[in-house]
Amino acid sequence: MTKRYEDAEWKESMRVKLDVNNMFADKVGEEHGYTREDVDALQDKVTAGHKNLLEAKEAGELDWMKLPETHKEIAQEIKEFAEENRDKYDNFVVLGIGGSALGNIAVQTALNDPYYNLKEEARDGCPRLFVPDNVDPTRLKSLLDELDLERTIFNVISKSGTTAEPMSQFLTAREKVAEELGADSVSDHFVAVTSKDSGKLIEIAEREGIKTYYVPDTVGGRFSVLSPVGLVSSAFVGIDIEELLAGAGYMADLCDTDDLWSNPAYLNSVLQYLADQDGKPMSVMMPYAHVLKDVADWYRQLWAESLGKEFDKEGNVVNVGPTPIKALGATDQHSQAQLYMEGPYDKVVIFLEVENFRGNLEIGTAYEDIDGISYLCGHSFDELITTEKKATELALTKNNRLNCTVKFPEVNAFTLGQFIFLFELQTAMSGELYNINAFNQPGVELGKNYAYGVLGRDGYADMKEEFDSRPEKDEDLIL
Ligand SMILES: O=P(O)(O)OC[C@H]1O[C@H](O)[C@H](O)[C@@H](O)[C@@H]1O
Repeated sequence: MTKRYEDAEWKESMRVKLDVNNMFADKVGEEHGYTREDVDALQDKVTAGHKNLLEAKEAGELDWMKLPETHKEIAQEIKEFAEENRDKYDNFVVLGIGGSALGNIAVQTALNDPYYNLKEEARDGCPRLFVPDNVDPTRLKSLLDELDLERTIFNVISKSGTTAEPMSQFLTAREKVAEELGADSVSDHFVAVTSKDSGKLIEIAEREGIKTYYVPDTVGGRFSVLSPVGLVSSAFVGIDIEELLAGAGYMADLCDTDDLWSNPAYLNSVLQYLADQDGKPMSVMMPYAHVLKDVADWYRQLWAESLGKEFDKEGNVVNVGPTPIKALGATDQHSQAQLYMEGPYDKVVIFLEVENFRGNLEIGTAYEDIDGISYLCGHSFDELITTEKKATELALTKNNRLNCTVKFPEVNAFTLGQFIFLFELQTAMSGELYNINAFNQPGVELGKNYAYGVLGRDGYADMKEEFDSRPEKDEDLIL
């Protein structure tokens, strides 16, 4: 059977597009906007960065770039596994954090019914999805108390196989399953996703006989949503993961050029970089579609961990990195817009706009005689939210505030796949422009190591010592 994403015309009609008009001086004024010459001036850097990325890709150092190709077959296998096993479970629980949870949440909320867990019809035989993500005891206990373990499968995801949060969640879920259903049942209630060669999760999965999928070594957590990290849970909840990969592959092809005027990932990278260099380090992603709210959360990790760095590639201290911020239209018009309109000129707003919403709704009709209310009648909610987006866009532009828009013809697996790849590639190019390593996160280690020391992990005694001898807090400063 041919798939819709094999049809060239359909694909073109579903192309996600970037509109950067309002980043330019003719739209937002000379003081804050850029000229085409400003952008051209970075072409050489982009060309060099493109070459670096391609070389690293060829050398197997950036396997996330290859996922749309390398994971076609794996996706098919995962899909079959999900289809064969799905009806054994009412609940699918992801045990992961950071890159091992944010993408799973984003894909689910973007593509499935907003009240999926509550609506049997929307689930169409698929299990409910829970991603507790955090280790807050109140939240986790409440979830575990709710689940019928007999009808639950836990997907423990940790690329490193050592992260405290998913591993502690796993230990607890495993203990409960073993106690309630018997130790022999563990392999029926868990599926693991981890790296083949590192950490302890692989050892545990092998010991327990847990079905395991692998994250390629050079696919970092925040770049892993298109690997089994994101694909397994998505397949279980009925998402077309092959279409998701096809969308990513389509964007990869569109971005297969170093000419920054034809490559949306590189053009946006350059413009965001110019803005940051220019005293606008706040990067606000503002979807005008509630279903894309968690996509903005996924973007926060991608942008923050990739670009917030102390050292450049030569080891010089640079302390760079824009600050990604998540906002939501129209909700945050009533919360953040005042600041974006009149506060410091330190932000770029990246709007996400949707042309066709899944399911639309007419605004109710009544009170035709009451001014100030009756204008709403006869319109629909997609008109309302999109008009509000366009109105906010114009208002910001008039106030000389930099903004751009990523347009989704509709939100589906194909367009979401495109979006994911677009921003991953944009991030990688930004790493080149800042001349930093966008693929590590050394800064998160120190806090983790103190926690390991305090919790008594072998090899971290010195961290405990350092923690215990931390400076006393002044009592008078605690009030
Ligand atoms: O998948 P894991 O290895 O458990 O990692 C989960 C998360 O943990 C970390 O602290 C990293 O900063 C993140 O980049 C990563 O996504």
